[in-house]
Amino acid sequence: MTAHINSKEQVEAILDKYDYFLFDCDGVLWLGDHLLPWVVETLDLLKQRGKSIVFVTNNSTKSRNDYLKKFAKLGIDGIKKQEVFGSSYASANYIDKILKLPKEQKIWVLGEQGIEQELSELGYKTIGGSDPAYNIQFDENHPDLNQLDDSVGAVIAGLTTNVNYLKLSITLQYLLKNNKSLPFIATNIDSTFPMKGKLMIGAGSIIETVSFASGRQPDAICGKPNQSMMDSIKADNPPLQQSPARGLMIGDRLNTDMRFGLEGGLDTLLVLTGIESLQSIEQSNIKPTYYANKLGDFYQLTK
Ligand SMILES: O=C(O)[C@H](O)[C@H](O)COP(=O)(O)O
Ligand SMILES: [Mg+2]
Repeated sequence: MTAHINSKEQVEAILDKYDYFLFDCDGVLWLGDHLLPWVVETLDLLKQRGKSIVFVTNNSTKSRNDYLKKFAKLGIDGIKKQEVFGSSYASANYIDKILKLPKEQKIWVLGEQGIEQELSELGYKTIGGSDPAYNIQFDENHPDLNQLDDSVGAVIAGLTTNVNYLKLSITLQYLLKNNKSLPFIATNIDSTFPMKGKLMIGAGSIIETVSFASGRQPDAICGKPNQSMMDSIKADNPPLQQSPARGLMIGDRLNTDMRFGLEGGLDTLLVLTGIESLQSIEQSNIKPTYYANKLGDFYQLTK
């Protein structure tokens, strides 16, 4: 049964029980660039109590460095790069360490600068992505459609708010190339993206377009609930590795955040400021340990 966090005693009990607090970002800390109420105060409270804080986001539009800037801009201070895990970072690591793609090979990106920056940090060259040369009206004679770059060795796809028919069509050509043999990496497959008061198209819905057209499913989906980021977090935090029950995963989506926490052996807290509602909890076979109306309740209930 999922317990509703609505008392000071419950918050204090949670603060005693857990040492590691893993936070999803979109729908928990903020909606777009709109910081949710009492988030800064809640994070400060955890730091005052000596808790370890880690951020785990499926949003691949930003790199870890970009997130450090966003945290600072929103008044969330003192966050270190190694405390931020994003699906763009997880995907770049997959290409480098699991796929072992040679660095001479380029990567076609359907996505934004977060993916490009993380791949570039590992020494890869990318094409597509945020290159403004592709933000144009569709033309069936576009050179990239008719002469694919033979040095492209993989396709990566993630969230982009700058999707167009040309980018989708070039992505499709790479996915069909050489009898559909190029590796197809998805950063995450969230169906929707929470903004203030409405749901927007998520990475998964964009990726589904080229998936359906090519008849291919991604060879790897690197974001939550994939445990690769959890494994990295545990490797950086041995006590959490030894006792995952000392960790609490806080998110707004059942099939990514709550599954990610559950499968990592952590307890879970769902907040209702993003994707899910009380009804979706009741209808789901994924049952969080707790739920709260918003993250900021943690701070408000201790006052
Ligand atoms: O569409 C997406 O990619 C996701 O909705 C979004 O990026 C989720 O980010 P998170 O909630 O994991 O921070
Ligand atoms: Mg979220």
